[in-house]
Amino acid sequence: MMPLDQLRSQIDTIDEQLLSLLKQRSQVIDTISDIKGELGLPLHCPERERQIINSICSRNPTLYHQLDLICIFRAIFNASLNLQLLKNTKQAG
Ligand SMILES: O=C(O)C(=O)C[C@]1(C(=O)O)C=C[C@@H](O)C=C1
Repeated sequence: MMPLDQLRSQIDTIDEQLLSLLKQRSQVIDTISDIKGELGLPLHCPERERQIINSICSRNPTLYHQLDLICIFRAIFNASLNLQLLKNTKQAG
């Protein structure tokens, strides 16, 4: 195999792991959504998002630029918020 093919195969394996972790994260978000619905808590929690971003940025073990890492996590938060909004809208309707 060409070195590029080998590296892409490595990326495919890592992407599978990322997908599995995102699956786990989305399942936890789903449960958080139920709890927030029961307790009437706001779905959006900017303070919690800030805590996570601060914790990640203070370490940034990746080679990615800090701003790009923030964008990745912001996209995850948005997806999580959408998931919670969809679920709560369905339950309310
Ligand atoms: O911790 C929460 O309250 C969540 O809803 C989870 C989460 C996240 O994806 O980490 C999602 C949306 C909130 O704005 C903050 C954090």
